Amino acid sequence: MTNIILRGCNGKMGQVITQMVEEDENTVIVAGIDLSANRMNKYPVYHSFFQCNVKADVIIDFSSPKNIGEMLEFAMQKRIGIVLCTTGFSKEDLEMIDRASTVIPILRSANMSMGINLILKLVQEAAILLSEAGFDIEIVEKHHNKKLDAPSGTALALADAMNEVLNNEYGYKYDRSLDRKEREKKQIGISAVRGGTIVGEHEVIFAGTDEVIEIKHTAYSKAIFAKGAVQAAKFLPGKTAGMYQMSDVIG
Ligand SMILES: NC(=O)c1ccc[n+]([C@@H]2O[C@H](COP(=O)([O-])OP(=O)(O)OC[C@H]3O[C@@H](n4cnc5c(N)ncnc54)[C@H](O)[C@@H]3O)[C@@H](O)[C@H]2O)c1
Ligand SMILES: O=C(O)C1=N[C@H](C(=O)O)CCC1
Repeated sequence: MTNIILRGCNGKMGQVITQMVEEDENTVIVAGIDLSANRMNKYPVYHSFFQCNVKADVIIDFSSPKNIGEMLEFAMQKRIGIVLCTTGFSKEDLEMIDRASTVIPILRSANMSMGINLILKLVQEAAILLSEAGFDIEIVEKHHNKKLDAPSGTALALADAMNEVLNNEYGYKYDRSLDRKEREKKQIGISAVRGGTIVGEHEVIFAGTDEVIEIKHTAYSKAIFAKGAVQAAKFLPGKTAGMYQMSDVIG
């Protein structure tokens, strides 16, 4: 049995995870952490980790970057791993997360779906071949109107994955409205659309002369993210300290 503390338990993803874990006989949520108290849960919910002294095997986090230090401290003290699904971290937050990963196992993934984790590899192969052939790379992501961060963590992860195989020579361009010049060659454009209840769409566009190749992922429900997070929560306990990725879980 995997005992989980769920941070962000009263949010949209927190509630999908809560239901999924209830239907899974090998996992249980032993406590929730949330700044808001807008839900009735079957497990105890604390405002912060400072109030929580519940024994667990792993933390799943779908909340916000706020007070990230508090969760890292708790996990290091208890020597338990974190499945970090929150997006929108600052450079300083990411450095703090890296430092904590020298003490505990941390699996950070901006997108827990199997599809996106497959696409991360496909776009790397495409980027190598198509950049050599002179294609420009653009990413368009679309999400619901409640999303706080932009561009999405997934769009940045897709850009980082491609940049990694392009010797990190590409810069990211989020806004062209003030430019009066041609597009730079070694650039990945990233555009964010927000509206309605769109669960999540990511499209990587390779635009060449007279031809365009598009690799697209559409999420039709939040369950695809929850499923990956629960799988990761089962995978992490007992692992040595370090940073892990979804590819370590799903191969
Ligand atoms: N990795 C993935 O696959 C994936 C998928 C979906 C969403 N996300 C990310 O997960 C996060 C949450 O998404 P959501 O749609 O559930 O948002 P949401 O706003 O519906 O829920 C967030 C919940 O976290 C709580 N919260 C915020 N800051 C907190 C803190 N410091 N301590 C405790 N509780 C806190 C809020 O009160 C809220 O209940 C976002 O960063 C989003 O981008 C990641
Ligand atoms: O709904 C969200 O918020 C999502 N956030 C992740 C991101 O920022 O990439 C993954 C998709 C859903």
